[in-house]
This record gives sequence, structure tokens and C-alpha cells, in this order.
Amino acid sequence: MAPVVAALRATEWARCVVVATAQHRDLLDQMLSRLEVPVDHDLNLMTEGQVPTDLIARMLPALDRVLVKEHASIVLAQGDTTTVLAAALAAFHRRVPFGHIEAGLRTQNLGQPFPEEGYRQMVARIARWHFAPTSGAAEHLRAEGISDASIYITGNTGIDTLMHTVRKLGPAPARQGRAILLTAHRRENFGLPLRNILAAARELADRYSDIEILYPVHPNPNVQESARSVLANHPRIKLLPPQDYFDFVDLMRQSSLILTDSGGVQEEAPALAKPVLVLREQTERPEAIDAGVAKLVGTDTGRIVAAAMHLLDDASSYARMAKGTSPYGDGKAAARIISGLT
Ligand SMILES: CC(=O)N[C@@H]1[C@@H](OP(=O)(O)OP(=O)(O)OC[C@H]2O[C@@H](n3ccc(=O)[nH]c3=O)[C@H](O)[C@@H]2O)O[C@H](CO)[C@@H](O)[C@@H]1O
Repeated sequence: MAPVVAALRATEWARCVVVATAQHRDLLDQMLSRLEVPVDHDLNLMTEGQVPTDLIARMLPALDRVLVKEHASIVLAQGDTTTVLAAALAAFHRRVPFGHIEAGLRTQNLGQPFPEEGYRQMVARIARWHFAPTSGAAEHLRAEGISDASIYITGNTGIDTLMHTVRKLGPAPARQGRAILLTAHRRENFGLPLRNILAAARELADRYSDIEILYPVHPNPNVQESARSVLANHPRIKLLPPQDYFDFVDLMRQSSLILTDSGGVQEEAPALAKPVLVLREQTERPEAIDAGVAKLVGTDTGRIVAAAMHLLDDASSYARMAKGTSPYGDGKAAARIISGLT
């Protein structure tokens, strides 16, 4: 959302009010400070071991109070989190038009990813503006009966932020040997799928003496426990804390290969010319797969290892994936969103 906030603050007609629910307090704060996003209302709603039902029950009245206090005429939110669903519903209850950023992502499977697929389908029913990152996402919305007049193909704001960050960081850091960057935290992968993913990472580190595995471990206890039990005490596997966004972009830039079940990283890696193996059974980002810059490999240890080895051992296959194009945007998504609102 940072590029949208900056663009709104530069417009004459808008008084932009930033609300943070702080659903993930620790991940949010580093992003806000790095991306210089001032917050007007910090609801600070995260609690230890929170579950979505409890979280949304606390979000709705808190968001409603802000809508009333600020006399909101438009509400915008990005993505598919509990916060996005709560923002859309709170706005709907007050008949305030809602703009959904990153609209139209679909797997058509309510269990993959869970609960995000259900959230984004529900939000689509009550949004006034649908800012779709790609034509494929726009197509999903039309198929659900959303009027063309309310759909805007904008690219994704995450690519705006990435390009801005790369400009600020300057040249990528050099490194000795090859690095594989791993991120894995999706709820639907918890348990055996995640352990299979981590076993693949360990096998790659065992097979390649020049490879270092870099793994910023998500704070969720399910992820922490699996990471420690499968990957601890390996000389070339680095279990890292969640990284500040700028540091994470640097990790992506110095890595040869990226293994991830994250959504945003599926979009960022191709923009940085890094082949990405998607550690999911289904993805709402087929565009990168179709463009040949990402590969859907699931959570089976053998499949992950085979796909990674193919890229590590075959320079021409690697070069074919490392094209440096992202189908998710050109860095101008925020500008298109603002013009869609006027
Ligand atoms: C189902 C799904 O795919 N939904 C996605 C999900 O986002 P995600 O899966 O991409 O979530 P993460 O992977 O946690 O974050 C990714 C971002 O974090 C940065 N990063 C990562 C590790 C780190 O150590 N330091 C960092 O700075 C990284 O560069 C990237 O920009 O929710 C969003 C909001 O609703 C959705 O918009 C989005 O579709």
C-alpha cells in the first residue's frame, strides 16, 4: 500500500488517512518505517495465538469508529488478509465505497490458500473498484459477474515498491558461492507439507558443497518448530529472523534460486531475474508459470529437489527462467489506481 499512500498524499482532492490494524505487528513495523508510511490510526489489534474469527470480531468495531471519526468517503485495502475482509465489510456497513487492490487473484479452491481465497472472493462481492494486477485476474472478476466498468488492470503495487527499493539500494551485494533463498509460511503447508519442503532444502545443502540455504523463518510457532527440527545444525543452512524489507530484497538479489510458498515473492523474484520454484499445490499467480519465469513444484521433497537440481546443473535451463521480466507490473500500479478513483 505504500506507493498508493504516497500517490494519494500527492493528490489535491484526497485527504489520505492511514489505518494500521497491526494484524502482524512485528512484520508491519519494519515495513512502515522502511517505506516511510506514517500511520494516523494504529489499532494495534494483534494478540498472541489470535484466530481469524476473534481478530475480525475486534477489527470491525475498531475500523467502524475510524470510518465515522474521519468521515471516510472511500476505503482502500490491498490483498487477501483478515484486515482486508474487515475493511471491506466495515465500509460496506457504512455504505462507504471500497476499492480492492490486488483484486481477482483466484485458485477457485477455498482450501488453497486458506483462508485467503475465500476472503478475496467475498471482498469481490462488495467492492466498488477492483484493481486487478493482470488481465487474467480481471478475467476472473468478469466471470464472477463483476461489471467491466469497475475493473481496472493496474499491475501490482508490490512491484512499484520493489522497483523503488532497488533504486534506493543501488548495486546488488556480491557473494562467494551460490545461495538458495527459502521462504515457507503458508497455513495450508503447516505440518507434513512444510517438513517435506524443509527436507528438500536440507537435501540440496547436502548435495551441493557450494550452496548456502538462506531461510528467514516466519515467526509463526508452527514454522519455527519445523525449521529448528529439520534444518538446525547444518553448516550451510542459515536460519534467519524475519528480514527487514530492504534486507530481504538484498537477499533475493544475491540468491541464485528462490524457493517460496509466498505470494509476493512469486512476483518479485521474476522482476529480479531470479528463477522461482513455487512450493504450493496451486497458485493464484499462473502468469509467471505461463511466462516460464516460475515453476509450480508443490510440497513433495523429491519434486522440489529434482526441479532445483535441474536449474542448478543446467545453465541453459537456468538462463531461460532468469529473464528479468515480471508479468505483475511495471512500477506504475499506484498511479493507475489513483486515476481509477477519480
Ligand atoms: C495467498 C497469498 O499469496 N497472499 C499474499 C500474502 O502475501 P505473501 O504470501 O506474499 O506474504 P509474505 O510472504 O509473508 O510477504 C511477502 C512480502 O514480504 C517481504 N518479506 C518476506 C520475508 C521477509 O523476511 N521479509 C520481507 O520483507 C517480501 O519481499 C514480500 O514483499 O498476503 C498479501 C497481503 O494480503 C497478499 O497481497 C498476497 O497476495
